[in-house]
Amino acid sequence: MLVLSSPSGAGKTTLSRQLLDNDAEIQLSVSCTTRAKRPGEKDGVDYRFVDTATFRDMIDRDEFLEHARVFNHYYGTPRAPVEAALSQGRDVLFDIDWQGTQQLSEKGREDLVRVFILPPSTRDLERRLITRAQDAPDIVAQRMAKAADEMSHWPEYDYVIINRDIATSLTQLKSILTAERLKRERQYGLSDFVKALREGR
Ligand SMILES: Nc1nc2c(ncn2[C@@H]2O[C@H](COP(=O)(O)OP(=O)(O)O)[C@@H](O)[C@H]2O)c(=O)[nH]1
Ligand SMILES: Nc1ncnc2c1ncn2[C@@H]1O[C@H](COP(=O)(O)OP(=O)(O)O)[C@@H](O)[C@H]1O
Repeated sequence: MLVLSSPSGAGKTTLSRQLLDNDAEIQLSVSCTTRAKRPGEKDGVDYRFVDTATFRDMIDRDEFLEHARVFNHYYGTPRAPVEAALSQGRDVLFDIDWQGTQQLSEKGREDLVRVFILPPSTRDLERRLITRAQDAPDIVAQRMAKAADEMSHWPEYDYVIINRDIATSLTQLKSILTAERLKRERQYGLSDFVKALREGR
């Protein structure tokens, strides 16, 4: 379970998309949200866009692995697709905020790897939110106002990437994933493999 969090506009959606294009072993956990769809976003691909009543029903039916209120909207990770992917041995990428990350951490999943993305500067963050050109000025201002709060959560993460250049950040993210996959405890069947080697097979 690879978690990416950042203040809005630091680049986690861009990085997620590039990682998913580059790595066939990892799939995105598509969140549900009550926020409005942005131009270019596709229902079921970027998010599942649902109304508040539907979201509340899903909470009542315990259909979320975690959920939180962010920028006055609900966001949540549907449980079933994540459990299905993990049981097939696939990796899952989560683009969720610090509240969701804390909820996953509290569940004590030892296969959780948390990465925090920082912008190079506050000016860059604002410029990125403006040039993304998908949010009205008041929404950009609201996201900038929350950025300092969001960024205070960096010590709760295992890795931090300062997203200056997107290609460098992608290389760094891929390196994290590669190193985590090579951890002894994540390499299933290693004892049998070494046993066979020691027996000269
Ligand atoms: N806890 C939680 N946070 C989510 C989920 N999906 C998205 N988020 C977070 O909600 C925040 C707002 O996301 P979004 O509206 O797409 O705006 P953006 O970050 O500016 O692209 C971001 O911090 C996301 O990481 C989720 O399922 N659970
Ligand atoms: N390293 C970078 N350098 C310059 N612009 C970037 C970089 N990373 C992302 N961006 C741009 O910044 C904007 C916000 O990125 P996005 O991935 O939507 O952020 P987030 O998902 O964290 O809100 C987008 O227009 C994206 O193309």
